[in-house]
Amino acid sequence: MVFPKGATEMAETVEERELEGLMRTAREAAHRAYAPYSTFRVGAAILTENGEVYAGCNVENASYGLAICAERNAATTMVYREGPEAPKVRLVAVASPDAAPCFPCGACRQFLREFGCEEIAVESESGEIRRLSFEREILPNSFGPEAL
Ligand SMILES: O=c1ccn([C@H]2C[C@H](O)[C@@H](CO)O2)c(=O)[nH]1
Ligand SMILES: [Zn+2]
Repeated sequence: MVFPKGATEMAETVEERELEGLMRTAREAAHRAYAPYSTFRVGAAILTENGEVYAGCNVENASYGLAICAERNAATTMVYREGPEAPKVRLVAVASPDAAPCFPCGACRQFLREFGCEEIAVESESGEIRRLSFEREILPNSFGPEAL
């Protein structure tokens, strides 16, 4: 994915109401988390450029390092459902009842970069939704498939 200057501004804006719905899906996903070790529950909801939504929660393991984050879980579900020609990721909403705001970890940022993610939305403690440009605020100067 090439990120020309101002690409985020040029992209069609996801309306507030759609974003609220996506965040609700992320919140619901967080309540399905399997997180007995950290007790830190996270949910993520991906909105694709085609308007499809894929959600995921974090899944931990007795071998602690094998935990998978909600964001990557949602992304692998997207690929499974869509096939190898997975669509571009328009926006990913991330929610946690255990911490706010919950920003995606570095591994998830790179994982979502693969699918051209344009925006991340997180919730503040007061429930206000904050939108972040992926290119400018989440993973600037990133490495991607075009480099290979
Ligand atoms: O954005 C985040 C941050 C953390 N976690 C998970 C990983 C682990 O299961 C738990 C504590 O780090 O939260 C996510 O799923 N997404
Ligand atoms: Zn992560």
